[in-house]
Parts: sequence; C-alpha cells; structure tokens
Amino acid sequence: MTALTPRERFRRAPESLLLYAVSDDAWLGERTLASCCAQAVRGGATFLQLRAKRATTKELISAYAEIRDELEREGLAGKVPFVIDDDVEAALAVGADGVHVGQSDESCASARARLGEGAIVGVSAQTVEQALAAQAAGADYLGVGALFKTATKPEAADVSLRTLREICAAVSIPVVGIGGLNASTLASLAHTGVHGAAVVSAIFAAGDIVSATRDLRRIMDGVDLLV
Ligand SMILES: Cc1ncc(COP(=O)(O)OP(=O)(O)O)c(N)n1
Ligand SMILES: Cc1ncsc1CCOP(=O)(O)O
Repeated sequence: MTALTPRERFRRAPESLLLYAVSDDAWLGERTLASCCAQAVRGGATFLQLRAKRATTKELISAYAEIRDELEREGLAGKVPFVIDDDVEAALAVGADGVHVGQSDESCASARARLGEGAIVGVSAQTVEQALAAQAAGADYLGVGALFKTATKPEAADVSLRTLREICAAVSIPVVGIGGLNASTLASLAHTGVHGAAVVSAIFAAGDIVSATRDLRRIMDGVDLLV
C-alpha cells in the first residue's frame, strides 16, 4: 500500500486547520525556533508553518530541518502538517509538506507545478476575487486577513469579518482567519465559516508556549465554526 501524500492527508482532515501556528523568531530570547515550534505542537497546535521573513533560502532549509529533527526527538513528527511560508525553493529542497504563498509571492499555479500534486499549497486572499482565483489555481486552503490590526505585520491590509464570511461562502476549499487572533478575539470567528485560526504572536511571543497554545486550543475547541 502506498503512503498518502501530505495533500491527501490534509484533504481527509481539513480540521487540521483549527489552530494553525505560524512561527516567528522575533521573541526567541534564549530559546531556539525548533524548541518553540515543538512546544506549540505539544500544546495542541494542529498545523505548523515556518515563517521567517528575514531568512535566506539556505537559512530556511536549515531551520526546517532543525524543527523537523526536534519534532522527531519529541515524538511529534508527522503529527501536524508542516509547510514553509513564501519560499518554494526551500520547500522543494527539504521535501516540506507544502508551502503558503501570498498575493505578491510566487503564484499558486507555479508553486503547484513545481511542488507537484502531493504538496499542500495555501494562499493568502483579501478579497472574494482573489479567493476564487486561488481556488481555481489549485489552492488547498486560504489564509484570510488581517482581521484585526497586528504589530506582527502592521502593513497588512484590513479584511473585515463580513468579507471573511463572503469568502468562506464563495469557495469550497477550507479557510483560516489570520491577524490579531488571540484569546480575546478568537470568538469572533464563530459562525463565519472558517475552519480555524492562524496565530503568530499569541503563541510565539508567549513566555510559556505550551500553556498559551493549550489555552488557545481550548478556546478554538469551543468556538462554533458552523455558519
Ligand atoms: C495561514 C496564513 N495565512 C496568511 C499568511 C500571510 O501570508 P503572506 O500574504 O505571504 O504574507 P507573509 O506571511 O509573507 O508576511 C500566512 N503566512 N499564513
Ligand atoms: C502574516 C500575517 N498576514 C496577515 S496578518 C499576519 C500576521 C499575524 O500575526 P499575529 O497572529 O501576531 O497577529
């Protein structure tokens, strides 16, 4: 029997978007990015993305390998999908589960062509038109935001909860909200149609990442996502 590809696994379990941890090395202190990512998964994150805006492709390749090794050491390997932000080259080099691309990055169609049918390709969308185009180009899921102002990406365009609802209604692929999502704002995702929340600072800026992620996961387990 052949093993399922990351994309096939994801299609069978889109609920893996429930609490999507988007990593950031801005708040490491004495910690390593690999240990922070492992703590997020231990705390209940259901999806992981390596996002390091200042890193070169070579650095991303090393970081991905280090995180994968740490997950393995902690018995967490393969527990959640693990994709790379923006850099298709790095994703190809390490055999990542997939990639997440924004509107000004390599196109979804190109990422799909280079990574193949077995990889997960996520795309950022801020409008219904972008969402429909990404779906048509073969995206597996959409990241929609910024829903709330955030210091993590102050320049991110605002996306209203109303537009989020319209996007969820317009596409058949799953959607995660992103931007300013934390313990105080997660409840706003109720009844929008999203499959989950993508979170950077509320996980990676926390002093105790396991505990912060556990709290967010408990909240997400209780949010009624049905429309
Ligand atoms: C899940 C998810 N959604 C949206 C984004 C934003 O991606 P992008 O538009 O490429 O912006 P940067 O992350 O590169 O600043 C994301 N990374 N993940
Ligand atoms: C990458 C990205 N894209 C839109 S908002 C955002 C940052 C979200 O970070 P945070 O969860 O800390 O608000």
